[in-house]
Amino acid sequence: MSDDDFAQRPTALREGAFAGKVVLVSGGGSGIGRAAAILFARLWARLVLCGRDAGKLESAGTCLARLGADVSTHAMSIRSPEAVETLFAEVVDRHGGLDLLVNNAGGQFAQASIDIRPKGWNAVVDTNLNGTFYMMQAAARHWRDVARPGCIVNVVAAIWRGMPQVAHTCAARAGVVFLSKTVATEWAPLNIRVNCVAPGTIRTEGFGNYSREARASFSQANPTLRTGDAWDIAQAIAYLGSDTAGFITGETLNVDGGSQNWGDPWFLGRPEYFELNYAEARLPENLEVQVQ
Ligand SMILES: CCCCCCCCC/C=C/C(=O)SCCNC(=O)CCNC(=O)[C@H](O)C(C)(C)COP(=O)(O)OP(=O)(O)OC[C@H]1O[C@@H](n2cnc3c(N)ncnc32)[C@H](O)[C@@H]1OP(=O)(O)O
Ligand SMILES: NC(=O)C1=CN([C@@H]2O[C@H](COP(=O)(O)OP(=O)(O)OC[C@H]3O[C@@H](n4cnc5c(N)ncnc54)[C@H](OP(=O)(O)O)[C@@H]3O)[C@@H](O)[C@H]2O)C=CC1
Repeated sequence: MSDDDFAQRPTALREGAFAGKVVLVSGGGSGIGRAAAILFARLWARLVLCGRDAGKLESAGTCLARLGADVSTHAMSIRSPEAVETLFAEVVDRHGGLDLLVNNAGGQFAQASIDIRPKGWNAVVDTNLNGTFYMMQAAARHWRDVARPGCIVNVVAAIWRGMPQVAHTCAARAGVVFLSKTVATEWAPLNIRVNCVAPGTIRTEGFGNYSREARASFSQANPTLRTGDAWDIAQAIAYLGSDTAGFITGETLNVDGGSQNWGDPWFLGRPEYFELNYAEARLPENLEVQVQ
């Protein structure tokens, strides 16, 4: 899918649904974050994008400006609490405040958990769990201090059956889901809603980090036998972030083609141990049945 596709794809959300609102999308320079930013621009939001790569952000910013959005871009890493603090100061300065935070930035590398080194484990947990928390806390403090309602949508993953070969990200995302449930209650008196969207396998630039074999397993990792696309996730983010979802908090919305129920994704390819061969399988004596 391209920017032009996302600029035209039908959406269930009402035009103007985010008029006058400021929406911050982390990782908004590519993939799901970029598609979400395009959708928010179409719904008349003002946009703030952050990510590490200034070039990606600039390209996304140009696209959003073409759609008529007021947009600012901020190159930073969510892993730095100081950089997060600076980002929020810049947002308040530039846009006067914030209404919705979309924590989409994240990623991982595929490796057997038995081989993951401390530095790699820490890099993934620092990005996906700690960085997400720094952003959530900074947003909540902002809303508390200015006595305005707020809303957070965290992009996690469909982790419900575990995620072999990316244990670090599975652990981090599980942390975010339960962090979200916790602060949804703690921050309710501040009029802040907190929800998650859990994507299954979604075709994005991020797929380029995985082998052909892994990508083939992603496309058959749910009962629909296909991958989703960034627009599927963008719409779920916008729904949970909109006033329409005002009675939803502490929830996780799976957008996964049913992968929580069935599917067999492998980030490094399927180990031989899991190759099933029903034709040659030997059944215990008492399970042998005569088929007429
Ligand atoms: C059931 C249904 C399911 C449904 C759910 C299924 C999900 C389906 C598919 C999911 C797809 C996506 O998420 S798509 C989105 C994916 N996008 C990405 O993942 C982007 C790439 N990832 C990142 O940039 C990540 O943020 C991250 C890996 C943490 C990079 O952080 P850093 O920049 O700090 O990393 P580096 O400095 O490069 O590396 C830090 C250390 O990490 C380790 N490390 C890094 N890359 C490594 C690698 N390829 N192999 C081994 N180790 C590595 C090393 O120890 C490094 O230290 P040294 O040894 O000293 O170098
Ligand atoms: N595609 C899929 O199948 C799935 C994706 N997800 C998750 O959805 C989110 C979006 O992924 P997707 O769009 O597919 O892939 P992308 O790789 O395109 O998006 C990840 C984004 O996160 C940003 N990012 C990564 N680390 C940092 C950091 N430390 N500070 C700030 N920004 C950072 C990247 O920007 P930059 O490089 O500029 O820093 C990039 O824009 C990720 O959290 C991903 O793990 C979850 C389940 C499935």
